[in-house]
Amino acid sequence: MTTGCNRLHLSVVGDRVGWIWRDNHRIEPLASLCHSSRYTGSAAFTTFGSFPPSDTRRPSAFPQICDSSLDIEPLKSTMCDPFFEMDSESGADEPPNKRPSQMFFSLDDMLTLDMSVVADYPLTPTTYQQNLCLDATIEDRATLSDDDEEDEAKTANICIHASKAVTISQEAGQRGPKGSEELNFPYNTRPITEDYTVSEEIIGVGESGKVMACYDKNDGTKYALKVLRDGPKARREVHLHYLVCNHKNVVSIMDIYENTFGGVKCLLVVMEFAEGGDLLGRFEQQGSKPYPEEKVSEIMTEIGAAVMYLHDMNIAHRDIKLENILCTSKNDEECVYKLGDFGFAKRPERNHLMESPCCTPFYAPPEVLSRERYDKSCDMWSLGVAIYILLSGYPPFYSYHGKPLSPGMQERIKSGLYAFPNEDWDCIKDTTKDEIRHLLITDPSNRTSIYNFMKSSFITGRPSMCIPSNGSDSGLSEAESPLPPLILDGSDDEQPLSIRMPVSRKTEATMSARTFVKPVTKAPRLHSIQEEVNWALDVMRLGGQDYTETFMDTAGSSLFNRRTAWHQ
Ligand SMILES: Nc1ncnc2c1ncn2[C@@H]1O[C@H](COP(=O)(O)OP(=O)(O)OP(=O)(O)O)[C@@H](O)[C@H]1O
Repeated sequence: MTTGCNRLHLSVVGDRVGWIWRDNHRIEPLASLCHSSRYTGSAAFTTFGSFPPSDTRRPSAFPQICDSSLDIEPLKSTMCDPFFEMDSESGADEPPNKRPSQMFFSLDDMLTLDMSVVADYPLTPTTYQQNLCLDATIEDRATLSDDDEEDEAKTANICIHASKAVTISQEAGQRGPKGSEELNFPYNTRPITEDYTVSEEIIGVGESGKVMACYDKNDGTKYALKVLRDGPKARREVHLHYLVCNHKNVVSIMDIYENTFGGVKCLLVVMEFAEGGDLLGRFEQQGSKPYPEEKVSEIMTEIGAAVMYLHDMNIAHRDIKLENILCTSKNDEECVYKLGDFGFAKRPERNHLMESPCCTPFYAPPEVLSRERYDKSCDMWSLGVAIYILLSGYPPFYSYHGKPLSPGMQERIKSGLYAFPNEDWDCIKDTTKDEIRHLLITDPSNRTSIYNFMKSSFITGRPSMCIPSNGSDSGLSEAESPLPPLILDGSDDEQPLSIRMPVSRKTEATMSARTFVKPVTKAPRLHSIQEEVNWALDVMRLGGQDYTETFMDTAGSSLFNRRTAWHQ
């Protein structure tokens, strides 16, 4: 069934060789494997093609269209290169069973895969996902003593993924627009309505429009549909999302379409539908009451895994916030948390820092506000803010007047001035607060990395739940609970204090929070020429419905009231 692979190159997107998934789902760079001589074993390369849901030939699983094995013992450090070339003259019937012939650095190149290996496969997919996956069972010889030799070798499964950035559309020859050769992903050019019924149901609202429900015409499965006006920014979003969407904590992309409505070219991204909605919605639904540490730790273990995957691929998400964490189920037990919305994601060139302002103000790190150049560590700051919010119900930095971003708030962010007020934080473990402190370090070079974060006790130690002590005996030092200094640095914050809790949809909707750091131009109205998606597109791009402003203070939040009283 297998066709021999003549040449396979396994490479990475970014500056790592690949990603090793162990059974505990931690990811380690391949370099660790390479430098270790403990591992021996065999591996099988498989290449995959993706079948759009509408493809009637779609098998239940990805076809294995190329299979060959190799010894990987011992992978010497000299081989620890982002490219992993293997010559395998023969197919599965006669596995090459030899070491990779060579590995070499070529950071700028992308995965090269001789597509002839799939040409004869009977179920050749019409849209290649072109991921390359190395599945291997590794024997850990180092753990075996002489006496143990008879014992079964300890094994670990690894899977190294690499993505090939190519555009192969179902209609052959479709390419991205000029100048965007790098921003590639497979897409269909036939009307989406051939495969999906686009519904009027609005799943969510974001800066770039509305996310609608759509249904697979074959089996009725519900998906989320995001429509983007085609352009370099949209292509970058889809490209980067596509590169990482196979991770279990990243929202999956099912299909991508390039359709034109009324002369406006759009990218339509069909994503898995996260039934539980976004985390902010869930958090607000239960009154923005703080989550137990244990639960926050669980959520962050999953989202941290996604961020580590991204950072391993040298991709910064740059917009981590509760709204962009999606929940696959309404049931906490079954829920998987997934990172979505790659609208601000960026893959900086190696050793280059990013400059463009991004992020949502509450989550924006000092270096972004200062318009300094920054790197992936901006995601760590945002994770710190998200953890703080989930544990307390309010953000560490906010304008005292309910503005999305005030001079005072900006100053507090830049100086890293925030507090862990006793009344809300007395039952939170010191180690958890320490982890937040490590994430909210103003100097990005000193801020904790995703790798250290994933090793922290907050993630590995599963902090236990504790019973609030009514604030009378906080057990915290004075330094733990100061009022945040009020920096009266502008008319904005010189007014008498009255807080509006900013963790509200209001910021996303009418206050256009992002405009303070990133001016947003609304896309002009799109006119669909297809009846079925006409209404959907209308409301999607322009906001066909008014928002209801929800202020925390008018919502009768007890937390808000406590915080207001505390400040006053
Ligand atoms: N796959 C999905 N399943 C369920 N809900 C989703 C899905 N994708 C998005 N949503 C909902 O739609 C909202 C907006 O989606 P998304 O963040 O992708 O749009 P956006 O316009 O880029 O938003 P932002 O304002 O954050 O830039 C999300 O906050 C979420 O509530």
